[in-house]
Amino acid sequence: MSPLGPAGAHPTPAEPLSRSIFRKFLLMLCSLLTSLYVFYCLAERCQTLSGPVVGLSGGSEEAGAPARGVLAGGPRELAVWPAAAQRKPWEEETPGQAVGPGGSGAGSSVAEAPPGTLALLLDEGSKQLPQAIIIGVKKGGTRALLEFLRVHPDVRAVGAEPHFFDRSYDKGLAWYRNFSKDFPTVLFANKNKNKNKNKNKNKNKNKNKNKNKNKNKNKNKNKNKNKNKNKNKNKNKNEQECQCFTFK
Ligand SMILES: Nc1ncnc2c1ncn2[C@@H]1O[C@H](COP(=O)(O)OS(=O)(=O)O)[C@@H](OP(=O)(O)O)[C@H]1O
Repeated sequence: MSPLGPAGAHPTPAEPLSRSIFRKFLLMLCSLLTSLYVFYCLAERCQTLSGPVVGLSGGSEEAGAPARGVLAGGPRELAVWPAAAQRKPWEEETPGQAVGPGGSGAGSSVAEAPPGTLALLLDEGSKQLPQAIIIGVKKGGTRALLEFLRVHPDVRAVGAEPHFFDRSYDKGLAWYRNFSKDFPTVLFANKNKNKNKNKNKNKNKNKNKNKNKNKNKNKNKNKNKNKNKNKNKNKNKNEQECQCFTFK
């Protein structure tokens, strides 16, 4: 029997082939549209998400309302901090620098960038001053505290010691900010220098003790010396070391 024409009941062999191609095309089109929609939704979601440094732009929040400073995945205690706490006392001391609402000075793109942008994720906020400073006496465990804090992915710390507060304070905040451009986070002050001082003082103390035991002369002089040393001891105890860090 000869095959029927295109209007007949039996399709020609070419028809199933074109149908399967058409179905495949439809399937590909549907999957393409679906993936496009998913990408679109993800992009929109990323735009609406708060960046990790969003809190820096918290100057526009109403008084009393928590800033939008949210540490991604951070503990609740660290997750939100008041907007007032982000205003740094020294901001008004630098009139030449255009200080952003979050305390980042000139050159800091964090304050200029809207929240959720890539600028926040690309470490462009590294020029800012530290957001937090750990202050503690010598051997008070400040290093341990710092090390624990820097484990958090949103905390950055510097290992170097710029000695800003004790040696370079006169150079001003511009110098301090430039240093933190490369090492945004942990800034130490006074540590090693005072360690050596204390060691030397302890040596001298031991020498004097031995002298006092062997010699009964000049008791009054030694007493006065010891008094002065005790004063120095107390001074050293009161000296505080300072470690600064900031949030990404
Ligand atoms: N959680 C806790 N409990 C008890 N002791 C602790 C703790 N964390 C740190 N440490 C001890 O603190 C000493 C170091 O303190 P600092 O980092 O401030 O020392 S330093 O001034 O910076 O050198 C250091 O003491 P020494 O080992 O005697 O030097 C640490 O052992």
